[in-house]
Amino acid sequence: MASRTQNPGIQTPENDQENQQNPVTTLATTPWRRIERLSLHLNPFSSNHYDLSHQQMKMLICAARAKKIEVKVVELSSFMRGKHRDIQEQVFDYFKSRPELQTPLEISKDEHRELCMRQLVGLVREANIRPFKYVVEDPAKYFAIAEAVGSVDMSLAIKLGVQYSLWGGSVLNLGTKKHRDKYFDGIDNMEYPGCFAMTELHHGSNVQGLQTVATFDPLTDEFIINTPNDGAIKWWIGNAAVHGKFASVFARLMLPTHDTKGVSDMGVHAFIVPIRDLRTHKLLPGVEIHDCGHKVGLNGVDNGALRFRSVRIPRDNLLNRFGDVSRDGKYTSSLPSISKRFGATLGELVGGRVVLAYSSNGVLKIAATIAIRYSLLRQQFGPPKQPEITILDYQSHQHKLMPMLASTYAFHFATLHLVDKYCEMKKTGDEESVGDVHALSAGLKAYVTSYTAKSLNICREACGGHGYAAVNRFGSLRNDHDIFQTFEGDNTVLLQQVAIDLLKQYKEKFRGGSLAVTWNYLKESMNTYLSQPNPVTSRWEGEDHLRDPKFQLDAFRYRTSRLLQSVAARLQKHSKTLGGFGAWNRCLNHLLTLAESHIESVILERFIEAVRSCPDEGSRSALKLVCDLYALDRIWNDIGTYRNVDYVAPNKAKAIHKLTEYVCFQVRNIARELVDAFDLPDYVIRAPIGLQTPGEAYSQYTQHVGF
Ligand SMILES: Cc1cc2nc3c(=O)[nH]c(=O)nc-3n(C[C@H](O)[C@H](O)[C@H](O)COP(=O)(O)OP(=O)(O)OC[C@H]3O[C@@H](n4cnc5c(N)ncnc54)[C@H](O)[C@@H]3O)c2cc1C
Repeated sequence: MASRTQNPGIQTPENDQENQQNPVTTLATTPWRRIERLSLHLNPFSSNHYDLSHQQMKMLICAARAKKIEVKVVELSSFMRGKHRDIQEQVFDYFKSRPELQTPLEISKDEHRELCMRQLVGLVREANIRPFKYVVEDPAKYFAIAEAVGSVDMSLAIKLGVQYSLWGGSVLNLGTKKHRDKYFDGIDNMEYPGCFAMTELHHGSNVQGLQTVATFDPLTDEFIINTPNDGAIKWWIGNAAVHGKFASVFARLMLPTHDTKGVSDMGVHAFIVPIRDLRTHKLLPGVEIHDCGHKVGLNGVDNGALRFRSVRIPRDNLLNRFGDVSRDGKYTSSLPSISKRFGATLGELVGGRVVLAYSSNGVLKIAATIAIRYSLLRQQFGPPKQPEITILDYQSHQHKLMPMLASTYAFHFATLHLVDKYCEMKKTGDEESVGDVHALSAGLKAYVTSYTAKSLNICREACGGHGYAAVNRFGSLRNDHDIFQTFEGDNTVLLQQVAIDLLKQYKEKFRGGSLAVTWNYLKESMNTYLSQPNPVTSRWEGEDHLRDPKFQLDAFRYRTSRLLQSVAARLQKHSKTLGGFGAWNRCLNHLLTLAESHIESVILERFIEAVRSCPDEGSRSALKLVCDLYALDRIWNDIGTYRNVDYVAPNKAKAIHKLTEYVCFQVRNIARELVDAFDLPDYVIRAPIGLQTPGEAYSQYTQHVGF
């Protein structure tokens, strides 16, 4: 309790004279003896815990002193800036200039929905930021807008995604010229707010199980849309409850036949169905819509449930890029089978995953910034008769937040890479890159959104009681982001797609086929990594070796290769008795670990490449340190796997642990600069405890409650 009264409140290590004595922050100027003494208290790299020789210990700490990285925030942040930071600034500036469009902390569901609509219409019509144009011309710019509006209100980002990625994207990508000509302008300028109606009450992930039907009526040249039973009610459909005028409805296309069955099922297709009158906004005949109600988060989005009763639409409303019906009821398609058409249809929707992976990391940047800035400001306890220390100087706190900061950096480069690959794929349409982007977007969406969801809880907890105040944002970030793990493909289901892809590559390898670009390493790894671990290198424990990108990447790839090889063998064994489906289920956890391991490798590879290409020396050193933390932390988390196969000998495992904690400690020393380099202005961060000017944090917070 005493510490509470001693706490100077708004003082920070930077501006508090007393705290200039803080042992950790003054490492560079403190005499060696003192460092040694204090390091036992605070430094994870304490010789009490680890049996490094005194000389080694001294060298490392001296190195840390000598290498105290001077991070120039401007240089680092200009390297980090995506190509389209300018448009993000336009978004930020627009909302800064329109404070009445800021979402208040307390707002009813209905008001939130209306505000969200006003935000979107304002952005498009007043700020003249036209997301749909960029969906077509420069998807990377569209993704940048989506990330930026997410920091204003995540409901707005999702409403924007429903309008432009889902409803607009289905018209563009599944339709043909006639659809683009007719709907483009209305979608672009928000005169045609629309929905993407795929999910049904009984089927979400299993899209092939959808039951809504669209039966062709040759007499009137129309399709008749029907919900055959309650299980087929379209559920969770964004923009449906209040604002939508149209929906792209996924339904089984039924063609009349002359046999006893009467109809032939051509598989799932998408159809444009008007749902509300363009002028009066009244529901159209045969369309019944109910509100899905209050949600855990994202209450600015009006999700609804739709039932169709013999709703007639012109034949032209079939989005006919992959399959068409002629006036006389004949079906034509350039693709030979229902499953190929289904694959092509869903393949066109990967943009939604790209945007979620990218925006999820945007959320993580905001949360990590708030938590780290606050942890640098907050002081609790300290050595006897000495000033209190900042909570980020506790080893446990570093352990919670520094690997997370490293992951945020790692995801930044990986998701930018995904955006580039997506844009390239859109340009070339090349088959290899389509497969590549499909697996990469599934894997990164699943991995990044799951990681962010867990981290949001950690950030809240790391800020103690003040993290629980709604004004400090963790509650809304956590609630709004949580569903990122589920929509646009449930994460567990998506990781299985990555595993399927890897197994396909593995099979091809043994048939001598070629491997896709991103997964190229498996080609080598099959030969290099699956031989017995080298008993000499498995004992190497020097810092240079452990920080060598080659060692780190090899370790990641080795793990993936082993998981791949072993799960392939297990699948083969079990399928003899359990069949394909049963064998898959028997090995499911193994398969998910494989997919995650693979994605971690891809992320590391991108991070190493980013370090290599960073032109500014100080920024490069900082990034290298952060990259080392990402790599070593992941290796340490899975050390059991490496030990089990003697890839890492006991002495090396110990050295990895020590170095991980030490690097964590070093990253702590540049944590402020690292979060500042995300370049998120205070009016974007908004949480009083996470503001850039630490002196203002407590005062803004006290003002907020009325002092
Ligand atoms: C807020 C919100 C907005 C949405 N917006 C839209 C929209 O605009 N349009 C639209 O069409 N849909 C929308 N959806 C629906 C969303 O896309 C689905 O919820 C999602 O695809 C998951 O499907 P599901 O809910 O049926 O989950 P399920 O598939 O039933 O999954 C339930 C659980 O089972 C597990 N599971 C399922 N299959 C497997 C498997 N093969 N192996 C292992 N585990 C499995 C999952 O991991 C999950 O934990 C929205 C949903 C929400 C909540």
